Amino acid sequence: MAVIPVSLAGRSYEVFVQQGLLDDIADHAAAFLRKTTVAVVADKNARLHHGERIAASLKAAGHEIVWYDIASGEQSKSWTELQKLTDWLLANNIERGDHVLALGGGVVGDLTGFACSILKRGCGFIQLPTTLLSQVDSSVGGKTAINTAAGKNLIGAFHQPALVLADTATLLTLPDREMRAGYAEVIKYGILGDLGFFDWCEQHGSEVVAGDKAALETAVSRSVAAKARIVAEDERETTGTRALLNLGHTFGHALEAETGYSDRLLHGEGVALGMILAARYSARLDLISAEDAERVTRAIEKSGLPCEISSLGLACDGAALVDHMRHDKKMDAGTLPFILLRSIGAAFLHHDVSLDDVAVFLDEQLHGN
Ligand SMILES: NC(=O)c1ccc[n+]([C@@H]2O[C@H](COP(=O)([O-])OP(=O)(O)OC[C@H]3O[C@@H](n4cnc5c(N)ncnc54)[C@H](O)[C@@H]3O)[C@@H](O)[C@H]2O)c1
Ligand SMILES: O=C(O)C(=O)C[C@@H](O)[C@H](O)[C@H](O)COP(=O)(O)O
Ligand SMILES: [Zn+2]
Repeated sequence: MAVIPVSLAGRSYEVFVQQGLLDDIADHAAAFLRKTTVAVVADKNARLHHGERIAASLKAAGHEIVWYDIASGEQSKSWTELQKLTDWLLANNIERGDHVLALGGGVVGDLTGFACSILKRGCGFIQLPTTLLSQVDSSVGGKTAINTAAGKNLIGAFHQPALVLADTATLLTLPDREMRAGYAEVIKYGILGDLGFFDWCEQHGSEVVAGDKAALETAVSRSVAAKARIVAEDERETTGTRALLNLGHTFGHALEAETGYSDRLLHGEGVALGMILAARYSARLDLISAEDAERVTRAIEKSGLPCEISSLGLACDGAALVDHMRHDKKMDAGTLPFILLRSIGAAFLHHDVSLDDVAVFLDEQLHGN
């Protein structure tokens, strides 16, 4: 089993990565489950496939479970769902010292984490990520949020989990499209900061997406280790280091907003397209070669992710996408820093990008030039 520490002084915790972890959840989480009753907030599909394993382990250890089901999809990261969930947690007498279990992907993790950050000004929670994306990214680092009409993750808090149990066996039931979407956040770590890992992804990405056990465990462990290093250095995204994890997201979140946070474009698909746009825009500014931008595109395309925004059939122009970007949390006194590439494996924050030029670039991309 890989055990990866996230070192944050009084808020430090560990991420366990192994196939079958949920079968022994009562043992792994014992230190945090101080009451007989355990509250589990669960994505409906994750519960359907993996709820029984959790129930069996907790019941054998003398616990009773109260379940709260969350509907699948991005729409659940909303004020309405947040209010319903916090009301339910209050009705179940969750106290500050309790730990709520969040079973599911990034949607359940982000919503539950945010609810726990404000419940009685903060109670504990444990992440039980069941998608590739949530195992490699969203369950680690303490970003929690809901979406609003103005944009993605605009209301939220930093609230670290007490423990993360990434059972890679849960990924065996994940639909192929969701595996591919999660893979976008895996290859992201290579593109932004680790050429060796990018090379590994070029070689083994197809195995990861196909669910190969060894490839998956390597991909999850190396991704979590990369994220843990960055989060330990810049927990609240104040120095610029953590902002690098946003590679592809300025473009990606704008595409998600334009497609209405719907099934038309999953978060990971938006990130994949966004990373390709960031690489191509870096080449447009002569920061990297056109060949390197093409190499990033081919590596992403190889895993079956979308690569061209012209194929999304968007009715908008580049200026409309830039308008979504004006709500980005990285906006600072009217300017928006962009995460661009100096080379594959070396991302940086560019503070002098013209949004008008980005709009022209996006118009070209939307028309397939
Ligand atoms: N907090 C962070 O640092 C962070 C990082 C990356 C992404 N995110 C957020 O995460 C969200 C996306 O997360 P996601 O990609 O996990 O999507 P998701 O939570 O919507 O889950 C994807 C789909 O998989 C299903 N599912 C979950 N586990 C399953 C399983 N084991 N078997 C079968 N089906 C299963 C769900 O029902 C859903 O339909 C976005 O809202 C994004 O903004 C947050
Ligand atoms: O953990 C981070 O920091 C990230 O940026 C990870 C991203 O993959 C994730 O999608 C995050 O929620 C985006 O952050 P946001 O601050 O742009 O909402
Ligand atoms: Zn993301």
